[in-house]
Amino acid sequence: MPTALIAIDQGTTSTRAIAYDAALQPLATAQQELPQIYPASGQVEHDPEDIWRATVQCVRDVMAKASLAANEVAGIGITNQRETTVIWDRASGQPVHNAIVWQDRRTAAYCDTLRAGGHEPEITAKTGLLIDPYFSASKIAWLLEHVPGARARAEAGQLAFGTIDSFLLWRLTGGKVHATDATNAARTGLFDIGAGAWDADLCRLYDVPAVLLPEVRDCAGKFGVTDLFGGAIPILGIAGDQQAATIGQGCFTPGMMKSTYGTGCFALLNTGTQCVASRSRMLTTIAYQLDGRRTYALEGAIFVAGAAVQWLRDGLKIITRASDCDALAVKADPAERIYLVPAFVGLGAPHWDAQARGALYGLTRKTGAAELARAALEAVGYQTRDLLDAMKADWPAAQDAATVLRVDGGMTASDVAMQFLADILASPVDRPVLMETTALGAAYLAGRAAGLCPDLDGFAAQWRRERRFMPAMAEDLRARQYAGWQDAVRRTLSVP
Ligand SMILES: Nc1ncnc2c1ncn2[C@@H]1O[C@H](COP(=O)(O)OP(=O)(O)O)[C@@H](O)[C@H]1O
Ligand SMILES: O=P(O)(O)OC[C@H](O)CO
Repeated sequence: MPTALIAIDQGTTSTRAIAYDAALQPLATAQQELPQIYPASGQVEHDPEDIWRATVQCVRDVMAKASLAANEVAGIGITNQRETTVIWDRASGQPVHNAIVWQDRRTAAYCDTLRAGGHEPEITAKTGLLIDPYFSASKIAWLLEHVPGARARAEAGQLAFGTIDSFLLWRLTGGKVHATDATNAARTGLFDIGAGAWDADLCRLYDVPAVLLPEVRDCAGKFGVTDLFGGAIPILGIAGDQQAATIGQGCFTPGMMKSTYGTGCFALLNTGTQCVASRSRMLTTIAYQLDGRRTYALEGAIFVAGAAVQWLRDGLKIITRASDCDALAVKADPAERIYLVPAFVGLGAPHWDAQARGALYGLTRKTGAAELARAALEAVGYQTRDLLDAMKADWPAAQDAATVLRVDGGMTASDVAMQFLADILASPVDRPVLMETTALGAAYLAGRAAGLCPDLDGFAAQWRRERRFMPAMAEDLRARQYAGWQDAVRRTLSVP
């Protein structure tokens, strides 16, 4: 009986495959960088063929490294950058255009028009999202409008839309399966997350023919079979990357929360079977759908987390490696109170201010590189506090829940950032042993469908902490520092 599992993690900047044994211990990893295409200011594309080639290569590499034959692999789980939009020809499998990446802002004016038309309340009520270029719907509308002949071909049923999971599934199954999972569907802006179905009114609003859309399934189950790796391997799991990380972190109980600190930061709070509507401009989303039952989450997205450290390294050149940031930050003068509001590409939740730009406050003649480094690390703590406060306002149950925050992502290597996070949240912060939580979540979904892995409780019990950061800041200092941050953000907003 096959016992290995393979997770494909197709992210914004790289594609990874990780092989696991049946106990979900990693066996081998393969990774390829993904070229970024910037056709114009505010536009970000990926070549779907780059994504496809890297995916196939990573799976081949990881099988070779772990000495796995196809008949030893019980299943593949796919997890992916969300919202990124591909449209392809059903007959040839060829994309009609590059993928439009989640960060792409080309549909901002179109979104403004929709908002001015008063459509946001209906969209939010059904999808849990806002009107923003971030989500797939306006990107699909743009492709149908701008690719010659695309609308007619779409209406004739010749084209297929998918987020990256769906495109990979189509290719892996040789064009046999056009499907996605509920977590990815929930990020398109066309999916009614309460009803668990594509919404005909929203499709009309964005002028998207229903025939373009994939079938939506549970996150774990038989999606299809690929025979590209030396034998038949079933594809048994799919989830968007932030939802897969929520699963990988074992956040299955309402009130549990994870936050991933990579380039940006995405925090998801499990709200159980309650689809909590946000009054503070957080997103409501599907955390996972298993056995036909949906579990919901509140989500906060911050666009710049580790990217602020990259700016210190590549822009200001005050550090040579991201890992130098801590050593510099601890030299900062505690009396110097510097705030960096890293609105380099606007501000995400809960402000959603696309026009805001970054700012530094509190500079004196004594401000130096160390204070800047500390401010960059502290900025993620302050922004996470903004998200948590908004979520608590949206869902009072969050206040009573065990408010330990589980963290992952490259930036959690910074002990200084994690300690400050615990201090400013006044909550413990837990860093797990297995940091590749996104891939782990996808592998678990596949392993669950294969009958190899335990149920959610059993899997959650396997989660292991590497380190807990306990809050150690005096309450009055915390209050003063956070008030200073809120003041800095107020001054940074494009419309204060
Ligand atoms: N020791 C560190 N201290 C602070 N930031 C770090 C450290 N190591 C990595 N980072 C930051 O983490 C980010 C990379 O994390 P990763 O999870 O790989 O991101 P992504 O998946 O978005 O590419 C980078 O922005 C980098 O600046
Ligand atoms: O690929 P990542 O890790 O940058 O995640 C991207 C998110 O899914 C976008 O919503």
